[in-house]
Amino acid sequence: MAASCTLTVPAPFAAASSSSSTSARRYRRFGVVAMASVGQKVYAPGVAVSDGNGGLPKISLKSPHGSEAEIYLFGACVTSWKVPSGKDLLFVRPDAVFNGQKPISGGIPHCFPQFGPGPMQQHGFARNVNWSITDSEVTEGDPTVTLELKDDSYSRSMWDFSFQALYKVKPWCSSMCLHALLSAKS
Ligand SMILES: O=P(O)(O)OC[C@H]1O[C@@H](O)[C@H](O)[C@@H](O)[C@@H]1O
Repeated sequence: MAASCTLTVPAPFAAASSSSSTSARRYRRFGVVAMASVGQKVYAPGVAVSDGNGGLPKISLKSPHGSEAEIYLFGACVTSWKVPSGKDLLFVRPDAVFNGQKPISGGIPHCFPQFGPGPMQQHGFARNVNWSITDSEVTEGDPTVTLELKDDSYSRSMWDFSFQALYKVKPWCSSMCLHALLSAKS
C-alpha cells in the first residue's frame, strides 16, 4: 500500500510574488557538508541543524528570498514558518513541552497511524519519536528537506506493519509545500 499527500499552504499575509522558479539549475547533497558555528551542522546552503528548545535537534530552513521554517526531528513537527515580512504563520501551545517525552503540541504535527484516542497513544506514535533527515536540496536558493520514519520494534509493538514515511518540507515566500508519502505492507 502506498499513499501520498501534498499540501500547499498559502501565506495570506505574504508578498504576492513567489520565489519558485522554472530554472533547471539545481543540486542535491546528502549528509553534513559543513559546521557553520558551534553545534550547528549544515546539510546544504540554507539547511542547518542545531539544538532547539530543550536541546532537541531542530532543522532551520532559510531561503535567501526571505522565508524561514523550523522543523523538530522529534515528531517531524514544523513549529515555525516565517514569510519574508518576518511574520510567523505557525505557533505552538504556550504550555508545549520540548523534552522528547511528550509530543510537541502545536505547529504542524503528524497524527499517524491513528487520529485521536484509540488502541495506542493519542494521535499515534509518529509525533512522539525522532525522524531522520534522508535528503536535503536547494533549488534556486530555496531549501528543501526530506524526513523519514520507518518501522522499528517500538512501532511494531503498537502497529505491526512494515512502513516508510517520507515527509518533504519546502517553504517558499507565498506558500509552503508539504509532501507526505507513506508506503506500508503487512
Ligand atoms: O493536546 P495534544 O495531545 O497535542 O493533541 C492536540 C489536539 O488534538 C485534537 O484532536 C484535540 O481535539 C485537541 O483537544 C488537542 O489539543
